[in-house]
Amino acid sequence: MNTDYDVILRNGHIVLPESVQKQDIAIKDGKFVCIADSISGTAAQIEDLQENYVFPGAIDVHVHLNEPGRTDWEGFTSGSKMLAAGGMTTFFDMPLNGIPSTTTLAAFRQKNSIAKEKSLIDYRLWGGLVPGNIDNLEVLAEAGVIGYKAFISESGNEEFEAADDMTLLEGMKEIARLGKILALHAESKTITNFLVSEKIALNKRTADDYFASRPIIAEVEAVQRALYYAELTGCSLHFVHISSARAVDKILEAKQSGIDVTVETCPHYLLFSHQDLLTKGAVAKCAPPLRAEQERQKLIALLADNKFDIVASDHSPAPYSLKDPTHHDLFSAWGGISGGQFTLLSMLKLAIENQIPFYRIAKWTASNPAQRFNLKQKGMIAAGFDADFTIIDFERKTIISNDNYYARHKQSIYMNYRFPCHVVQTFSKGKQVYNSMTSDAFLPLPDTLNN
Ligand SMILES: NC(=O)N[C@H]1NC(=O)NC1=O
Ligand SMILES: [Zn+2]
Ligand SMILES: [Zn+2]
Repeated sequence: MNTDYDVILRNGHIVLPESVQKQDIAIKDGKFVCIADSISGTAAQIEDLQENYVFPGAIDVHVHLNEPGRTDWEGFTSGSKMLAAGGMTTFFDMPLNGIPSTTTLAAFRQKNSIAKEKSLIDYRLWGGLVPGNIDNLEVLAEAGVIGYKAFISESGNEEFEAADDMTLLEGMKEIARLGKILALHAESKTITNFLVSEKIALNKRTADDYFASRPIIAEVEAVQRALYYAELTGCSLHFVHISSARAVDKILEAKQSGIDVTVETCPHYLLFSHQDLLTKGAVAKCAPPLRAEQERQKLIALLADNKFDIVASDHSPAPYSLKDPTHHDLFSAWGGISGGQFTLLSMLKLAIENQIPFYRIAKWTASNPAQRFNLKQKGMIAAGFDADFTIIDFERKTIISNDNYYARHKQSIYMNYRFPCHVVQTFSKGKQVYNSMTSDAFLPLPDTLNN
């Protein structure tokens, strides 16, 4: 059939870069081609959105899908479905938790071929910066890594070694030369190892002990040191999962002085606190740890004040045995929050509770990630951009259960959590990849999706 467009969406509230407008959207060949008050013309599919909201597909810059090597923990099939069900249309996979780590060209190629075959949505891969692999950074850039990730503390994963100061300095110099971005897990290895070994020596392994072993000061020290190194080397930085107001202050100060730096936080630092580790156990263990309630309130205030650049999930799942809630040794449990499906829903809950405009949520989840990492066709509902979007119904709530959480392992801090809205459909490059109304919610994609 010869039509003007592939899809026309009518009667939706469209989340545009600076406002929300009641407009129609037309899509052709996987791109938005027209956003206007009223679009006439023919289309193969015309949908009445019935006052639902259309958000740009979220770009999750921070997920661990663990394939190859630990596919039983997650994997590209289950992980990308879970993300699509939450309104994500692109994700960046971290270089660790799979085996091998993405620190060599061979590992990049291996993971990329698996992801290309299996992912339901678009993706990019992070490379790793670890001691001894600086000579690999250039070929990884040529192969297409989105940037590099390094740990300043131990990673919790023996296949991915923390970067010592010399590795950081040499790596930053090289990454600056390559014009790329270094993402940092910023906690001081010296401070955390010192405090952890004190606890372990006394066999103190409770939730409070774990919390005390990774204080805010460990984050602030690592952030400050990395900012000095960035000043010295000219390297662009992205701080992942920042969990304290003091660390944000340091980053904002550096930004004002001209350092090229961005700051990410995760929904779990905004929705949960140390109290959840005390009551729910290992499902609430992450690093940095969930903070005290008053710190959570400070982070929400910073968010409302538009101080974060990006919100990402840090989805880091593990099998049940490593997150067993009856197991009281919080040091040996896996550190990582399973919740990659809930970044956009979490932000919408926070938006409603704190009077944050929806277009700003779209900045933190879509347009800022796209701009920071140079995805030129993505992150906005605008003519010429990839038709990546998700439809949200604010008349319908979502209660998280085994049936509507699509991660491979269901145990999660979000189990039974209530969100004030519902993801109805997700489209990636103009094709529906998720529809909560159909029994088989995920739809097959053309082979071209990740080309
Ligand atoms: N290895 C890994 O996934 N680590 C992540 N988990 C977490 O809680 N913080 C992290 O950096
Ligand atoms: Zn981390
Ligand atoms: Zn992570």
